[in-house]
Amino acid sequence: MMVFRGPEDVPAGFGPSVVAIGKFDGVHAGHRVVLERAKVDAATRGARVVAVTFDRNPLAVLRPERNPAELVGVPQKLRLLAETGIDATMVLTFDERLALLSPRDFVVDMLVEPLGMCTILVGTDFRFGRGGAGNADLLRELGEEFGFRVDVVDEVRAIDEGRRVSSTWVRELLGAGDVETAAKLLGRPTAVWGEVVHGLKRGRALGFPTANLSASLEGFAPADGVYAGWLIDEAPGLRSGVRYPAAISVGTNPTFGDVTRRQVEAYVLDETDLDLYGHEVEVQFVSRVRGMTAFDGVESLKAQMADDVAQVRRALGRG
Ligand SMILES: Cc1cc2nc3c(=O)[nH]c(=O)nc-3n(C[C@H](O)[C@H](O)[C@H](O)COP(=O)(O)O)c2cc1C
Ligand SMILES: Nc1ncnc2c1ncn2[C@@H]1O[C@H](COP(=O)(O)OP(=O)(O)O)[C@@H](O)[C@H]1O
Repeated sequence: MMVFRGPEDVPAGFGPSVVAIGKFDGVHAGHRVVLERAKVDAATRGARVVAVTFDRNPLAVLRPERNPAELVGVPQKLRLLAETGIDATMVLTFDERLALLSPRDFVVDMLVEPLGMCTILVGTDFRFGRGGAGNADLLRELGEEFGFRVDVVDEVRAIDEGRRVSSTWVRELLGAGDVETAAKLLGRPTAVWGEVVHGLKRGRALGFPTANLSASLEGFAPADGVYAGWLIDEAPGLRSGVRYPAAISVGTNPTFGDVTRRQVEAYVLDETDLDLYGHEVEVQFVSRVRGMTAFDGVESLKAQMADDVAQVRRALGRG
């Protein structure tokens, strides 16, 4: 997949292209439906499929106090978009200048001219241009003038749940520890990504060494607690990631009271001599085992961890 950091990166004569535009936070099932539809449209027109997105949530600039924590950062968003098989993504820098473009200038300067846009797909609630003045109706008017089609995609609802799939809903589920329903809405495993850093060197003594993810991890960690899942080692040089079954802890290690920030750490089952320090890893959450507890001593924590590991084995079908 090609990545453009702005319209100036797009090679001359790039179009025609079918454009899907939005925040794509999480690249969830709703986004995936839009991108699949773009692919079908592009195939019938001999066009390329381009996702147009932003380097941050526009709220970060417009109303920072209401800006939600993101489900994925730009690097994972690009990777997840690439996995859908689209041709290119343009990541626009959402700064004051972009926010002040009129809807017409935005469409012409960012989409029509660089990308040779022949179709644009948007959700029913899509707003663009200064003050959010642009909507689907205005896009249709501009479409007549500049010769592109506008395809407004209906709400994608989750089967059984009857609610529109959204990154807000995914955040709510993760906040409640429901990583299973979140994965259904995401159309992929719930995950965070980061580098393995040094912790307090206690894990090994407890009998459960854990790979601790750096505080600058990417993604949205679910509620504090213990989870069954996978650790995927993506160290450079490994052609594809190595996937290990893992018992995952999210929280501040309240038994010890010495960690103030929330930490994601993973114990790889049945391994004692891995060296993961400095590796980039993905931690996938499959199901929740229990909440985080402040134990009154190390022995009770160790006994509970042994029980957690047995439950994780069963949850991953390795019991
Ligand atoms: C399966 C599992 C369950 C855990 N449960 C708890 C818990 O209930 N309470 C707690 O304080 N810490 C819990 N932890 C975190 C441990 O306290 C932590 O891994 C240990 O202190 C090692 O820290 P270190 O990696 O910084 O050396 C758990 C860790 C794992 C892997
Ligand atoms: N089964 C395992 N699961 C996770 N990490 C392991 C495992 N075996 C060895 N390791 C390595 O040991 C380190 C964890 O040891 P630990 O005593 O918990 O130290 P730290 O406090 O630095 O995390 C991990 O970062 C990893 O490099």
